[in-house]
Amino acid sequence: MKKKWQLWIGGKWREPKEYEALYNPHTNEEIAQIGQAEPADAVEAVVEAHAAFQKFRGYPAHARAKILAKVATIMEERSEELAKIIALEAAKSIRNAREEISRTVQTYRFAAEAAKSNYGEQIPMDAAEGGEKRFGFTIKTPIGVVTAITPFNFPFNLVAHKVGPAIAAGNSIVLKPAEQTPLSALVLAEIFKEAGLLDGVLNIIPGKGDVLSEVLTTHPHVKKVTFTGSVEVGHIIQQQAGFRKLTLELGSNSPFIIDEGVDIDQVIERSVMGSFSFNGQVCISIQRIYVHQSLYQKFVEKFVSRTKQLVVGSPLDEDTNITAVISKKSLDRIQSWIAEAVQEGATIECGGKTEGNALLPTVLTNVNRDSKVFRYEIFGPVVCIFPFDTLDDAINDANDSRYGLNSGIMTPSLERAFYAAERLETGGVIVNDIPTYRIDNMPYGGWKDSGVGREGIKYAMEEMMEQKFISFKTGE
Ligand SMILES: NC(=O)c1ccc[n+]([C@@H]2O[C@H](COP(=O)([O-])OP(=O)(O)OC[C@H]3O[C@@H](n4cnc5c(N)ncnc54)[C@H](O)[C@@H]3O)[C@@H](O)[C@H]2O)c1
Ligand SMILES: O=C[C@H](O)CS(=O)(=O)O
Repeated sequence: MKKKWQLWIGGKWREPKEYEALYNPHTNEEIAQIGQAEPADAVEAVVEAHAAFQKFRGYPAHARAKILAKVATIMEERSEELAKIIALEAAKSIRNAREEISRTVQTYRFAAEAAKSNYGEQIPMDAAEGGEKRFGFTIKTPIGVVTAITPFNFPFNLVAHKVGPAIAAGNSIVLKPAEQTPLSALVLAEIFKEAGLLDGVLNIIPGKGDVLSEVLTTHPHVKKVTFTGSVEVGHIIQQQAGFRKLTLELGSNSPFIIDEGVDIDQVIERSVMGSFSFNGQVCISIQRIYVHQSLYQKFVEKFVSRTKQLVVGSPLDEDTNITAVISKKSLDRIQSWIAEAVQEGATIECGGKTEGNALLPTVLTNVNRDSKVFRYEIFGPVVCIFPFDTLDDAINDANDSRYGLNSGIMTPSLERAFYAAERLETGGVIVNDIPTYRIDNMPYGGWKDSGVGREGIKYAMEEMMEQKFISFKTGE
């Protein structure tokens, strides 16, 4: 029998009614038995979080910062073990998994710093007639119970982007991790306990999203819902959460523009990496590359040639680039979208075939703009390349999307870089690098269907606090 993981509620392990087996996506072997929370468990977790918040809200900022800094240190010390958890349950290549842990350590360190930088503002009251002899200022107070629902693809770092700012702000939190990656969340129970976190401030309840989301989005104690995942589920959560504060970090199909005059040899490696890192299962993975007509043929040739060198293999092998996609269901969907695109006119330049549970990195050209691989988020190792004539054409094409998370443009012209940066309809524009670029203290979030709100620790923290204006009358 594999190790059984219970639910972490109120600082204790609780026996669930049921367990489900967790499988390694690469080997199909069972890794562990995961306790499945039911709505009643979610209610208990919210109630415990609410009780803990009454005490935790009084903790000084330096104490919260110390806990978060300790978490970062423990994770750094255990980094190899934690990276292996991601490799096992998400089939992320071990090198990418190590990068994720290293970023997660930084994310908690940013949260520790942010805990000590919660500033309000002084309001110039006498700027208004009737404001004389008054002193006004704002304070920001923790909001209370935050619920977090997270995806499988960055199971440590995207959890850190919710748990870190929630604790930095003085809130308590109930975390429902993705079904595919519960271990990366459950291991946090012992890490936060060792770091000295008050029992009940962090509760971890693996289980099915559709079973738990009603409690997590509508319980009266829940003051803030933060979700990262697909647009489809984001819409459901938005409907349920009503007037509650809400952050939605959703999907995308990131465009990357390669302008005339760019030295192609300088961009191939980054373009391939941005398209196929973690099999394209990255929300800011490059899905559409627009290459200036003058460079198009050469670019496709070199891009395909480099893509064919990517190593498909076990996540635990040091040389592996491409691994199993997260599930058979996902693999089948990606393949069906490719087949449909081909029927609608696309050419497969390479890939399109499977190897075990992996899909060979796939490059498509001549893609019809109505095909799903263009219109929707593929979330797999597939990229479409298009030629363009004018920069306006490329920008218009890039904007022809329901999504708007990150975009990227490579150009030797400063003027054209600014021109594009102002016009691209995305939450982030990455100039002279791929849209897949993210560091953990930058404001991060989407336009259009890619979401609502921003993460990036201090930005997420703002959305996990209430602002209060206070006015003092200081004389007659
Ligand atoms: N913008 C970002 O920062 C960002 C980051 C990572 C991933 N993503 C997006 O996440 C998606 C991939 O992750 P995924 O497959 O885990 O996404 P998903 O939407 O399938 O699942 C995300 C979470 O939602 C839960 N869930 C599923 N159905 C639910 C329901 N009906 N109600 C409430 N919760 C429910 C799941 O259990 C999981 O915890 C992609 O679309 C990707 O772009 C976005
Ligand atoms: O999958 C989307 C993530 O936000 C990508 S990153 O790890 O934050 O770069």
